[in-house]
Amino acid sequence: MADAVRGTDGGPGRGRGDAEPVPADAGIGLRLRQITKRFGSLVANDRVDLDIRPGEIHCLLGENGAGKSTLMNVLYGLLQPDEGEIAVDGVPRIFNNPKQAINAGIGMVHQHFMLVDVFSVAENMILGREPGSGGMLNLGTARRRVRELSKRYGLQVDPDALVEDLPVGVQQRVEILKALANDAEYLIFDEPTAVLTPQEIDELMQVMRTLRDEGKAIVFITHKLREVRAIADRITVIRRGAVVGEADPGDSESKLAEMMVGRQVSLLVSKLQHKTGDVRLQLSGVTIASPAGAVMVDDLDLDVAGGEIVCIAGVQGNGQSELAEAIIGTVEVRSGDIRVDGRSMIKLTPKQRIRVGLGFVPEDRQHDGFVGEYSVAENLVLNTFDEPPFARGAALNLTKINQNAVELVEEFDIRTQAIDTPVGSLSGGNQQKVVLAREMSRELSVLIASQPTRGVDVGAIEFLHQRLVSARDRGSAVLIVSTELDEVSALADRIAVMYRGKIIGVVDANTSREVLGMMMAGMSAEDARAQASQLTSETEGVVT
Ligand SMILES: Nc1ncnc2c1ncn2[C@@H]1O[C@H](COP(=O)(O)OP(=O)(O)OP(=O)(O)O)[C@@H](O)[C@H]1O
Repeated sequence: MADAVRGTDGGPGRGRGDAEPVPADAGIGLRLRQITKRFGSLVANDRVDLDIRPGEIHCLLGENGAGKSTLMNVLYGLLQPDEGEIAVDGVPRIFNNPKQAINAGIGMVHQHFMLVDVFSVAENMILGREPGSGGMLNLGTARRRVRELSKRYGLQVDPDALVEDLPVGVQQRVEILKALANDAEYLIFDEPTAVLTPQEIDELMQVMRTLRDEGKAIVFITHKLREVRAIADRITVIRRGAVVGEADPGDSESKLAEMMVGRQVSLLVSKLQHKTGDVRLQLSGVTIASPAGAVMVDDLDLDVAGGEIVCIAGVQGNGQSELAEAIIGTVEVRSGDIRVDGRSMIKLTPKQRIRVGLGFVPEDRQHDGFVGEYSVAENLVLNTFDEPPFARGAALNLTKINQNAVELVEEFDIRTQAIDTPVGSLSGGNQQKVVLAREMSRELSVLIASQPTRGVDVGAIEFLHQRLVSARDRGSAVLIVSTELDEVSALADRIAVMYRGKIIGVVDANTSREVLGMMMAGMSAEDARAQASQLTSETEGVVT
């Protein structure tokens, strides 16, 4: 490890900002010194030093719970540090609230957007602005500003659209526009790509590069090492609240992974061929309509056998989220049937389906995965607290509930102060681990997992993928919905590609990314393979 992570005053990084030694306090941008933030006895940030320079994309890398979001929340004035100092262009600043940070030129695009859903894009631009802050207090000016910034940065948004009607990727654009409209020179992106499609990720990367080239400073938090390598000028690694050094953007993914978690991580899942059993999940003619009547899932058939993992790949918004929710029963099916071990689920409540042996990891953990005010121990038995061994007659068996929590916290490496800590105060990735631990610790007939490793660090992904494979090996039918093609290829025995509410083809796990990509755009497996091999032979032709 010693040579993997250079000390903070170690050798030069590859970043543009590293070309010249930085003169003390002159144009250095943001300077954080000895920032310490405690929550009770937990030290979330431990004497952190960090410099963010104009014209750089600076990645913060660290495992779940390392303290990245806390540090950025301190910088943005959402949290106040217990110790330490922030200076902007050499001027010491204290941010008691985000407004003060915004006035100092700092903008933040959050993991969970801070927009008002029932207002339009332009109205959201005006919110929180005070008279005299750039004259954007009327709707006409706000509309014009949205159009102007949209055009300049290639962030297409309709100023009059209601935020609640916009897809997640567009809502994120609104957050970026809002920061830019506030003249932000320092932009913090906290896991912006976790909720985006691959195409939206490419677009966002381009926007970040443009902003960087204009001289703005970007802080970028992501767990996806491919993205870090593609875009970082500098990388700071944080572990257990403290900066452990800088990494080089030229380093391999496995080296970056090791720096992050402090041990070697296997980025491949070890998965042996496995004999499949009887069909355990059977979807026949499933049709689902949106509240407005649009068909989201269209007469869909799919079987998943015990002992197999089927991954649904597809661009978000093609009906896969609705399908997963319909299986657990939180979305109504218009027609068709869903059977688990031969038994129809259609008339059962979600709770009854869980009793039958369905496990469910929802896509939106904040809304559907846990109750933030409840403790870790309570959330780990959220669906089973009234059954043995956690209930004894009408009474709860607290000893069993606590014992269950202690075991799962250890096994799933959930970083929490205690088992009675509210889940809402855990880091994003650790919240996800709570949901996964709860669902994966039961013996299941069928496990449905939507975006199971969203927001989870590479070390935890290694463990969770292995757990998913062992659920398969114990005979569960596993259905995974994922937009991460690496995850799909690593886990799937079969891949079902979904497009406009239908399964456009079912292919085997070693199907190339290229063919999968074409299928995700609506092409049949046959056509996609033909086109891919034509492209390959054309390329070969060029080479020879
Ligand atoms: N409001 C809070 N109250 C108590 N503890 C908190 C609070 N916010 C964060 N923490 C704790 O501080 C630590 C750092 O959390 P933080 O969210 O900064 O991690 P992170 O590096 O962003 O992780 P992730 O990659 O999972 O998002 C965690 O142990 C978390 O539980």
